[in-house]
Amino acid sequence: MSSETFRSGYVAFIGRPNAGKSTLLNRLVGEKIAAVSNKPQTTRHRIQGIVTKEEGQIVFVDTPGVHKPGYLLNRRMMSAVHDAILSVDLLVLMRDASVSTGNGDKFVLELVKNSGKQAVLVLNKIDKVKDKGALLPLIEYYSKEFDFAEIVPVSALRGEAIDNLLNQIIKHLPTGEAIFGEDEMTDQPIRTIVAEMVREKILASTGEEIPYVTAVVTEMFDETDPEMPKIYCAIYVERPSQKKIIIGKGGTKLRDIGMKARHDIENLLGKQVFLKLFVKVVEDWRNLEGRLDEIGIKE
Ligand SMILES: Nc1nc2c(ncn2[C@@H]2O[C@H](COP(=O)(O)OP(=O)(O)OP(=O)(O)O)[C@@H](O)[C@H]2O)c(=O)[nH]1
Repeated sequence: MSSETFRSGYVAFIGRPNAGKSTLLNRLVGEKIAAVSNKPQTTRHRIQGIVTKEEGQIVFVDTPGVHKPGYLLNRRMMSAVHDAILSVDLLVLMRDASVSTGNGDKFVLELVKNSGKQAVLVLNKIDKVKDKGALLPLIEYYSKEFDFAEIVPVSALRGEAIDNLLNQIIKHLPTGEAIFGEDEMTDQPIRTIVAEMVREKILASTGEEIPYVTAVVTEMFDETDPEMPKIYCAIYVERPSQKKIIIGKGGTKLRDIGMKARHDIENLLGKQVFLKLFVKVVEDWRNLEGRLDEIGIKE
């Protein structure tokens, strides 16, 4: 494809928690870089995934779930959503098509309407919708509310219609040269990606009470031995009782989390790593500015 027709730009996902943004990003980029879990509010970093095709390059900015501000942490997450919206060329509104429209969906729709940006509507989880005819009223509703550039039903989980979605997105980006090199998939520091992977394993193996009180920081990434980097991650919790939950009986849970995270990290880096996890109790870390800065959650 000639350079005059190559398109490139920034694209942000917005949607309610649990819509499947991280799952779709992982699908599109083809590597596990965003934390995925079945518990809402797992995405705390604006992780970028980069897809380069013959027709163009898309730089994805993943945003945290849109929700009502509460803790300082949540307020920062909301401002991250607004920043992401202002800095992109195209929005992708992700909607879980298997559930009925609620106030949260209307709130997200308002964000799109007020953004002044063009947007693609993605109706996700169509594998859960037995009667595909049931999608029609949803499509009608959204079309009436906003002039979406495209409406694309997908199943992020099964990887259905993903390539079509990439093409539909590229079509609406400005013409221009690639923003990143072809081999790059993310501009997030490797430390952040590693921490996200550890966090994902914690969420997958602990109960409801843990996700919101946990943060992971990569404290050291030692490449003295380039064949086998040594990685030290701190897991923040708020109370000793939460530390006990994460460590598990005889340390079994933490070992399991470490083994699974190490597996993913080794896959990503293509080499063996030494991974050490520590659990630290820091009371009320979610409201401490210094801790939020250290963890990388920016204003
Ligand atoms: N059945 C089905 N489940 C899906 C699909 N896409 C995502 N899920 C599930 O929905 C849950 C939430 O997915 P995530 O990708 O973590 O959602 P998110 O929108 O990034 O959530 P936040 O990080 O909270 O904003 C997970 O359990 C996924 O496996 C899909 O196409 N079909």
